[in-house]
Amino acid sequence: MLRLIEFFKPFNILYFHRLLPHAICSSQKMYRSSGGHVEAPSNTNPLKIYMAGRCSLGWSEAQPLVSKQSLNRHLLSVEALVTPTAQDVSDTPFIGDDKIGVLLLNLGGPETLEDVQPFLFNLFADPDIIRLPRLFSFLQKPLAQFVSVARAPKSKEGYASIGGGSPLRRMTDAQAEELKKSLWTKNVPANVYVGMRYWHPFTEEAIEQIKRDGITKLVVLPLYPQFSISTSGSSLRLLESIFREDEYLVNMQHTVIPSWYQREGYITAMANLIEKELKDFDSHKEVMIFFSAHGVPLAYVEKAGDPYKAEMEECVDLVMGELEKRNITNAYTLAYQSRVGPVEWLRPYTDETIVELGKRGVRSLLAVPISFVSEHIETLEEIDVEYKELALKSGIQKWGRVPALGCEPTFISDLADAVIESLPYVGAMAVSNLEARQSLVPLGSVEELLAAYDSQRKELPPPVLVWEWGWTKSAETWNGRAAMLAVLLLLFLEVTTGQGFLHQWGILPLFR
Ligand SMILES: C=CC1=C(C)c2cc3[nH]c(cc4nc(cc5[nH]c(cc1n2)c(C)c5CCC(=O)O)C(CCC(=O)O)=C4C)c(C)c3C=C
Ligand SMILES: [Fe+2]
Repeated sequence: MLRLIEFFKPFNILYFHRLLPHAICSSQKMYRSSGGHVEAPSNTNPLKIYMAGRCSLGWSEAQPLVSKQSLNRHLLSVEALVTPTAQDVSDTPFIGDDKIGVLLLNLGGPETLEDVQPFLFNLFADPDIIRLPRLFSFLQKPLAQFVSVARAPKSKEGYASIGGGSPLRRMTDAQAEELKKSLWTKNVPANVYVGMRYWHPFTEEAIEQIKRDGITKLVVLPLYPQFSISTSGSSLRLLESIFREDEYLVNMQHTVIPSWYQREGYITAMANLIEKELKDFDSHKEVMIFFSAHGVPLAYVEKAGDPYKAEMEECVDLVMGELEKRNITNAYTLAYQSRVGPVEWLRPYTDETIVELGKRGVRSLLAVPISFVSEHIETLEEIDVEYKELALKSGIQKWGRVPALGCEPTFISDLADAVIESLPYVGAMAVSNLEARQSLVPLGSVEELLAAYDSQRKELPPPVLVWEWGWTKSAETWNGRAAMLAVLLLLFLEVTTGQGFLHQWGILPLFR
């Protein structure tokens, strides 16, 4: 059998050569790459070498989480891998002694209207969505129950209007199937699993299947192009807790691809879709390209250091750069949609921007959902119905929307390449002693990524419920709701008991 090092060598070298220029630009520091080995100052976290190239986070002078030796050990461990033989490829998903798995992480969505409230409960029970002060964490579940019941009617209306449920599961399953086919045609026989954060198939179910299948090397691939603490971060935190509790999983080697918005294949696929949709406009040079990303509360970025906004802006620049190469130089803008609750979210907001563009005389607009790779309620209802209606009311005459990538072949093939390129970084959490495990975490592991992105787990104002002192929007909202509930309760008591203020003042009963 051929040694896999021969197979991976070009990736290995290319990988670092591709990453380092970004990293050097963003850091102004000199790093040398030689044959896939990286030399960095001893106080630099090698993970950031990987991260900085991928995510433009800049360099970290923080405590090293992985030693330089450990990085080289991981690079060298590629030598232990072997390429699949024709026979391997034909019947079993083995590479040498290893069974490769890819775990796709996504949000999940309710499949029927009955699922909506429990789905919302799961979402709001997640401390990465509503992060309460530690002292009040015991309130997480009661609060999730309250908010999910309060929001369910509005959400149900949305899901009813798109056919009674989210298409997310169907689309993610189709992407998993296509990714598997693509990996097998690229001679990497791997099983692909889907793990959703808030609905079926839950991440826990996917992990059980991964164990049953005896997977020994796992690539974790969140299906969000850009990283956010509230999406990929939340799924990784869940994985971390599952891994820690399970001896099999602790020994299973894994790596995470934290974000992939900067990959050439993804950028090309997005640019292809935009170019195609622009052709539907009569005077396509006049069309405003309107990137609409899912928002996050501002505090995630400003207090917890969520790289989401920076990655989103870089992503838009890359897509526009690709379009420019094709002589498409339309005006463009980026705004954030889908805010929930009274706190401030990333600005500019999509709805306000649409109105503003209408006022500025923009007449043709092409909406590009940039944070999603599947159709779901945020594209099919919020963009296609609500924002379109708003745009037409605001003076926009011609509206178009780029479809989500779905199973677009260039995109799927690029995801397969991302998986293949990440295989040399698969490493183990395989030290049973917890202390040692913490100091020997592998490159790109779940633990390291969480430490790099959200190490302090700062308390954040919950996006949905906040109590603030003073004459604030949230105080008005919640005081108003409390007052309405109190009035309703008093009326109910009056009517059922025949006693109360209204009876005392002779207002009730109305007809004596
Ligand atoms: C990049 C994608 C997403 C980010 C960031 C994100 C943050 C985030 N979302 C909520 C609250 C809700 N999200 C809901 C649905 C939903 N969210 C995403 C993606 C991101 N969310 C998707 C793909 C979906 C749709 C799933 C589907 O059913 O198809 C919902 C439920 C729908 C609704 O009631 O509007 C809520 C609520 C918060 C609070 C948040 C950041 C903290
Ligand atoms: Fe969301």
